[in-house]
Amino acid sequence: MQRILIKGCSILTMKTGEKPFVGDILLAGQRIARIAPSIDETADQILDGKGMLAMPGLINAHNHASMSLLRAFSDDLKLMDWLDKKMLPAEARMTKEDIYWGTMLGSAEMIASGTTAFADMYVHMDAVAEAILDSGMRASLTRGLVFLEDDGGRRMTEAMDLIDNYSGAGDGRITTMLGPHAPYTCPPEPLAKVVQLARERRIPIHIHLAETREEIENIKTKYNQTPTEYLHEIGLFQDNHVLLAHAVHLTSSDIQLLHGMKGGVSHNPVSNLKLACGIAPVTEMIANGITVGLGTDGAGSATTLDMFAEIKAATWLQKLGHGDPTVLPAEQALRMATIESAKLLGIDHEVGTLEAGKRADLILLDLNKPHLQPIHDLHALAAYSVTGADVDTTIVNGQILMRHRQLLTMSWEEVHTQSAKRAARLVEGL
Ligand SMILES: N[C@@H](CCSC[C@H]1O[C@@H](n2cnc3c(=O)[nH]cnc32)[C@H](O)[C@@H]1O)C(=O)O
Ligand SMILES: [Zn+2]
Repeated sequence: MQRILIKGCSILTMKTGEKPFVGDILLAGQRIARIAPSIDETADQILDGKGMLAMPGLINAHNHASMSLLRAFSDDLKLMDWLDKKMLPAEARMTKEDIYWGTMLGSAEMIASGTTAFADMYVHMDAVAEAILDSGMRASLTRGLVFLEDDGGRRMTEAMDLIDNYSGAGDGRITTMLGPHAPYTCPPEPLAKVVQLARERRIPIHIHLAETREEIENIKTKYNQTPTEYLHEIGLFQDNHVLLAHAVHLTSSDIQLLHGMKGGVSHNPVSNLKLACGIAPVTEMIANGITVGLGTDGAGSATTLDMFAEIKAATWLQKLGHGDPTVLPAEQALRMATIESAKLLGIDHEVGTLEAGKRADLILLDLNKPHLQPIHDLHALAAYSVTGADVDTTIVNGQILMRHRQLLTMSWEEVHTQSAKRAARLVEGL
């Protein structure tokens, strides 16, 4: 079993109430073996942690990784125009190979900015899964289901094939969910069927909810309900583990409906800011016992998959929205990007904090930089000063995916060439 010893780093375990300290971390195989002020044991590889901050790898709870191919292609549009006029036509051209290289591009960015796991909803998910097996990342994968043009039969078959073929693959790095896309693309009958199937087979669900005012109006016109009421009436929150993306526009009675739900909400503040969706009621949801993690959404809208940008945006938006800088402090924002997101993916028993027995998913941040000195409060520094570019080393399941900013599981040159070529073809004439 490969043993890696990280010596003399500052450590944020993200365990509740645990103060930062300086120490050593021993990894054995896929897991964390020990964390202590000093560990004198032999190892196959010793990483010098001096001047570094170790923390759990960040977990991106809502992404469409292959949309990295559509980064900075179509911006400054309304969500529905962006989706209908730009994204869907470009996506219609995507082949399996495009999706593979798009996911590799997204993975390269995530690994390089400290993300070790993500939840993804897209198409050709077998290609996404193959990219994850190759990149070494951890992911919860979902075939997006829309039921507008047809009965969605082909999509359902693909969704179940993904679940049957890839759940647990890559030494448990891949998990799966069922992904009805959103209330406005899933009418009651097929949605109820998906919910029923998910309940019977105990499969978690990943769905977009209440992202824009247009969605609220649209669902009100169709069903005379809020999107949350619509999902509640179908029984989504009774027994299923549900990952809700966005949840920007919730009434206080919507929040009551979500109280006690299994799973929770991926808050995606950069995407919400950029598309002018609104400020999600994060503080209110947390006060009502709802788990809130953090995600980016696809790079097609967010334009970046840097979770450190989401941490900043999440806390700043709550402070601004409440006119109160004490709201959503640094440590809580970091928890949202780690252990709270892990809960949403249903993997908090394995990752999300640094502790012996958990999977070895962690990052080393290089603090030897002007914008990261001096060191007073490591939580504040990590939340407010660090950017993704400060990540020096990224480890998933005990495997080093990036060391001194060199990607080790892929050839960046190849990812660069493939993604540039394919992206150009996807957007030609659009
Ligand atoms: N369009 C696919 C199924 C959906 S996959 C996930 C979809 O989510 C879309 N998407 C990405 N970001 C957002 C968002 O913020 N809100 C709603 N949809 C999004 C994305 O363009 C992609 O089409 C099909 O016809 O089979
Ligand atoms: Zn999305």
